[in-house]
Amino acid sequence: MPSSQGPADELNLFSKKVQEEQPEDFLQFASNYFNRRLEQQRVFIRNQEALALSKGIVLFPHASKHDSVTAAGSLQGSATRPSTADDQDVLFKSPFVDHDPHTTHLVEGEESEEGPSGIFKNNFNVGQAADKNATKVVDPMAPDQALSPPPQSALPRRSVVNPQPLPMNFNAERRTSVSGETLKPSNFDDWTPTNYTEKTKEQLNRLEKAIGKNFLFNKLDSDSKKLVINSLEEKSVKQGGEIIKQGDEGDYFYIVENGTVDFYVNHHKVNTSGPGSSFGELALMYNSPRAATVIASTDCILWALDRLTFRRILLGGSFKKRILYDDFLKSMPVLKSLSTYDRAKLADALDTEIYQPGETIIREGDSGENFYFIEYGQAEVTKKGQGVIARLKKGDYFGEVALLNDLPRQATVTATEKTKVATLGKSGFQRLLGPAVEVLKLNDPTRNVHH
Ligand SMILES: Nc1ncnc2c1ncn2[C@@H]1O[C@@H]2COP(=O)(O)O[C@H]2[C@H]1O
Repeated sequence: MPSSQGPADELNLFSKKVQEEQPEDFLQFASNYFNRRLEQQRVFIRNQEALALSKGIVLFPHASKHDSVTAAGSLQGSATRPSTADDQDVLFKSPFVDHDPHTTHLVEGEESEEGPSGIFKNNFNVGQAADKNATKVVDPMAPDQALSPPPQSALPRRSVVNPQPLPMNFNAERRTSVSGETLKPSNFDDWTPTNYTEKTKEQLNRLEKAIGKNFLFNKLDSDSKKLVINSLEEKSVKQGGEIIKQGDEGDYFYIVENGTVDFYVNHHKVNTSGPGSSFGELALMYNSPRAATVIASTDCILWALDRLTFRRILLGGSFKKRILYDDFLKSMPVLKSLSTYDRAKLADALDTEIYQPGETIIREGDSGENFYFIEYGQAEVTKKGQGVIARLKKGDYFGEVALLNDLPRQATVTATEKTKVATLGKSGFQRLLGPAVEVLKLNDPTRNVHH
């Protein structure tokens, strides 16, 4: 079906659908139907834009890659709430994007490829999804699919803040969702698992052995765990087989049950990993090209998880810290030299601590165990006999001197207001900061004293 037709064609199609479906709740049905059509049309336009861009044609020359805007929700998503730092996706600004920072960020960009947002899909919650009967795949983008309204109980609970009738041209000229580099997982409410197949007992046993203790699964509740496990697809790869090619688009996330894989960045081997490890998450998280080529260095048995299930479940669960810390780490000058991969690994290793005003975070003379980034708040650095020697604020770091030089703490750091810090343990500091350590060394305020 073409993405957009004249009003008469649209109405004809709609009448046909109404006759076929005989909906009980006509208005809900109509609302769902036209929102779906709208979504299809916007996706079509977006794809045209992408196609044009891939051919070097800029359809919207005024657009700027660096504009930070909030993705628009669909009609139902227009309830207002204040925008938060989390809303600040960097998006390619186009005339189809709503630039109102107060518009609810209902969905992330990828959904326009996979299906429309909000209430217009059949809604499965995790428990339902685990039920075989609930796994019928409904492609909400296909207008030929049954368009029955979701049960009331399945509707997302959104409060109506604007009871005024909406103008007929509300939302005109804007997409219902937009594409962007985003780390936000979406609501469970508007998602249907696509690759769900109950695993056999034998497969479950193997999976339990191979990945049961993997960090990916430790953080999931039992419903999500079940959903992920039953969405995994088993893949055998022969030694030498290419599993991922650097630069390709991301489709699957992989877990290694058996065998080892090698990672190559620009043809240089950078890593090897074995049973229980996982890879292929970066492209799915950031909607970016594959960052490395992955080759089976022995025969391998892998489990592959599709992009959407990965995003909906693992991104918000197992990879939550990456989402939490991504913007923050990106904004830190001292970490500028880290790659996306390095930053992701660093985020995995961070923990959070909160200090009240007056509380000591580290004390002069103690042994140094952690390195700290200030997420918010303020602290002062004092040294015996010298008083306050520095004040620290959001984005600053401390605690590196002891770790760099293997010395006791050289000063005391005390929160002067409520302060949240991200902490990195000693081993993580040495292992994960990579090239940033050189910058830390150059910035070491006691450099001349020790060297
Ligand atoms: N040094 C590395 N740089 C980038 N990716 C790596 C590296 N080592 C392992 N990988 C993994 O290789 C994967 C290639 O696909 P992705 O970019 O989706 O995700 C990547 C990581 O999971």
